[in-house]
Amino acid sequence: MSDFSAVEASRLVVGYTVPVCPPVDLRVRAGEVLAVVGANGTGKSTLLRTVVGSLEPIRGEVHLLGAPVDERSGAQRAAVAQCLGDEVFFPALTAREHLLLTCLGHGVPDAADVVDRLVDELGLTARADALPAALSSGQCRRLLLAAAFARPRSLLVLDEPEQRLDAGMRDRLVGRLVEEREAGGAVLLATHDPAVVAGAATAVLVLGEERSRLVTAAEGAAAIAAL
Ligand SMILES: Nc1ncnc2c1ncn2[C@@H]1O[C@H](COP(=O)(O)OP(=O)(O)OP(=O)(O)O)[C@@H](O)[C@H]1O
Repeated sequence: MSDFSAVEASRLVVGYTVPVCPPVDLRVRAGEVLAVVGANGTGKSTLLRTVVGSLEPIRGEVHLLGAPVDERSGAQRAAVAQCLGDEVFFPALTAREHLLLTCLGHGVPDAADVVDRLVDELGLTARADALPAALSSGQCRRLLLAAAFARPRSLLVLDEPEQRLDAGMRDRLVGRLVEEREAGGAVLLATHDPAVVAGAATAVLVLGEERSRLVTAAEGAAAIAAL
């Protein structure tokens, strides 16, 4: 296991020229799932984008696995799997081909078997040979999650992974996140789903307009319900 936290930042200020939320302290270690919760517009997506290096912080610095964040770094791209909602598809590649491409890009052995298992687990078997334009929004979300799970990773960053998933698939997602942390993976996610928080989170960062606070999973689930 690495000596470094997967994610570390202190007094981090994020936003677009002006801050969108109060400064946050972040630490996610191997085996932990940190859920970020808060009302619409409190800055959850902005925070995640800053953590992975897509946005510059207004103040402070993010370290991923012991190194300053740099989305162009090969080491970071090898270690960080993300699903932030801004992904694009190749229009002429099927769902299965997207997953195979992901596996090949990350040197996954036995890619065809890995893809078969994920297609089955994510309930995509009947649509595995469909092009992206012929997938429903929930099936697209399943495909993006499958791509994140298809490749090796030390850190998984997910923005509202429950979006557009049906109840059964949300349950499976929670199970997957628990497996991830039990296997020593680190997860940082934003969510509006109390079941994701209660079922998978090891800690919760509640973003508010005045301050952010770190609470337990049970308190975080209750905080979502009270929004
Ligand atoms: N590209 C942008 N430029 C300027 N302001 C932005 C930009 N993107 C988002 N914002 C603003 O930043 C604030 C935080 O947005 P963000 O998307 O991070 O919130 P969120 O907590 O993820 O919201 P939600 O729960 O609705 O997904 C909002 O007021 C939003 O309008």
